[in-house]
Amino acid sequence: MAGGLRDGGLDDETLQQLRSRATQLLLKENWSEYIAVCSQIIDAVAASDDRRVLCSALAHRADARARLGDAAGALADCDAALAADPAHHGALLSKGTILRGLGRYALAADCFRAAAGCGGGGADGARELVEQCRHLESQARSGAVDLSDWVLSGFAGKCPDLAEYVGPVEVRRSAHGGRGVFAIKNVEAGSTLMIAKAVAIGRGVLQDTADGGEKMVVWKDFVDKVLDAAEKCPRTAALVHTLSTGEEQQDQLVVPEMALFRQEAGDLDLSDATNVVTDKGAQAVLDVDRILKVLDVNCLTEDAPAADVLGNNGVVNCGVGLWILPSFINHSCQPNARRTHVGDHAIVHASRDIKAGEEITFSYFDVLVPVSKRREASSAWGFECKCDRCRLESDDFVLKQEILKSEKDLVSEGDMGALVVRLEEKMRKSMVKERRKAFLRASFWSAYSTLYDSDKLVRKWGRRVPSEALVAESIVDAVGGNESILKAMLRGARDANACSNRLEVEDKVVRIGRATYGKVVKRHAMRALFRLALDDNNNINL
Ligand SMILES: C[S@@+](CC[C@H](N)C(=O)[O-])C[C@H]1O[C@@H](n2cnc3c(N)ncnc32)[C@H](O)[C@@H]1O
Repeated sequence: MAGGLRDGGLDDETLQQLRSRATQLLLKENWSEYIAVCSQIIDAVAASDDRRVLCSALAHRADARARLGDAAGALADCDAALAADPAHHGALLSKGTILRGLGRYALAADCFRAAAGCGGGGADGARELVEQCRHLESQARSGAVDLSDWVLSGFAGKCPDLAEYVGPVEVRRSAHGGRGVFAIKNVEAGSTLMIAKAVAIGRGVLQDTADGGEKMVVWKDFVDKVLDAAEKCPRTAALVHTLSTGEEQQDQLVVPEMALFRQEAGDLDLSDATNVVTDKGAQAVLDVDRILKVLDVNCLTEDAPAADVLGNNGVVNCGVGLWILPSFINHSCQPNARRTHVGDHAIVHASRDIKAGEEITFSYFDVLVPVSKRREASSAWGFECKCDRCRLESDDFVLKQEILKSEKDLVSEGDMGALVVRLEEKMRKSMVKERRKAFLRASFWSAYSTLYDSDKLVRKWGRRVPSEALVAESIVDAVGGNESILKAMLRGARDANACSNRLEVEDKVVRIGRATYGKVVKRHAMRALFRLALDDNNNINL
């Protein structure tokens, strides 16, 4: 390079200036400017034979593009760097990281293995990354997640990295409306059905007094992130495209292939999916209006009745997100699934035993309330719930008068013990079967829990009311596990401990714990979750 001038026309001094500028932008995390400076370096040295500078600029631009969600552009940069130097350590690490983020664990492990093979200081780190990929790959196949250590550490540090998983489920046409998710084999309560990573999440710390304006800020941030993700990633755009806008005829909604939700190794052909955004027809459909409608129908909140958040330590109290496969799950007032949110992942598990062929359902709203309240809630969602429980409770000629009277008594807030005793006696005299009994107990759960909360009322009504543990168990069998019932079971079990078989009681509590949180923690860690659930005063939100 005569006189410091490189073949591509960039002299050493200019290159040095561009590098300093890039470092400043990197420190400021100004990724778009950083990409522009990397591009200047790449363009300038592309014509020269300075492979070293070219490859590191490509690898750096790949990292920045990946940070902005442009996985396709980032991978193209890595491939260009590796074409020039197949053993480029930085490009191998970048490519591995991007592939890991896309759920291509085996391919990512290959990159990290090659990076470890390059020797040098980072070999141990690269080998550790290979191990992480192996672990994630096996989790993506089995769905087996163990969060026990993290729970026992008090959720210290970053939340565990999880892989997406599609369990024994399939999207089919549903009697509830449009498409729904169905079990394709028998599933035990607590078993994981799917693990989905959010397309985007909007989160905010809102005071109880927060007005609509603050919530709008969180919502807007969320919408922007979804639009950005759909724009950057063709696969995401294609997946969002499968979701309902709420305006289609239910029978015209297309049932998507399950393969769409799986990120199998080896099928990384982004050009296929790119057609979704480059094809003019599809791009016109995937416009902002459409995405807003899709979000209205499909987004989920982390503080929903069907959800628990692990590890937020009460700090974030408003989280709204889009998780694609869970969006196909319909509502039922006798739901059989719940979700546990861990970072950006939603782990959906069976909240009671599910038979092969049964539809998987969440509760979209509180279902521990009488049928009239549930009707109001479902009509606010824009549908009429026709689940078995709603049908049985609305059409129950024998108990109709009793249900109406009990609903009035709930509102008047009289003696809840009297309500419970009357309802139980009526059910006993009418020889109501266990399942229907459990439905009604669930509908009037607020009366039962007010009664059990009051020592005075429990003493007053004594043996005329069933035990808290017995009622909790019957409700869980009918409408699945949830925190409110779990807390009752824990309290009931504590009272029952003195006179019952301790192990039997603990087994029942753990069973309800699994129905509530899933089998994501071992027994000893489950106890830590129980302590948090019971600790009403320390404000820790599970
Ligand atoms: C998140 S989507 C669920 C998937 C949707 N069925 C589909 O085909 O895309 C929510 C929408 O599904 C329909 N839905 C969910 N649960 C329902 C139920 N129990 N009865 C009738 N419609 C229901 C409603 O139209 C609701 O707005």
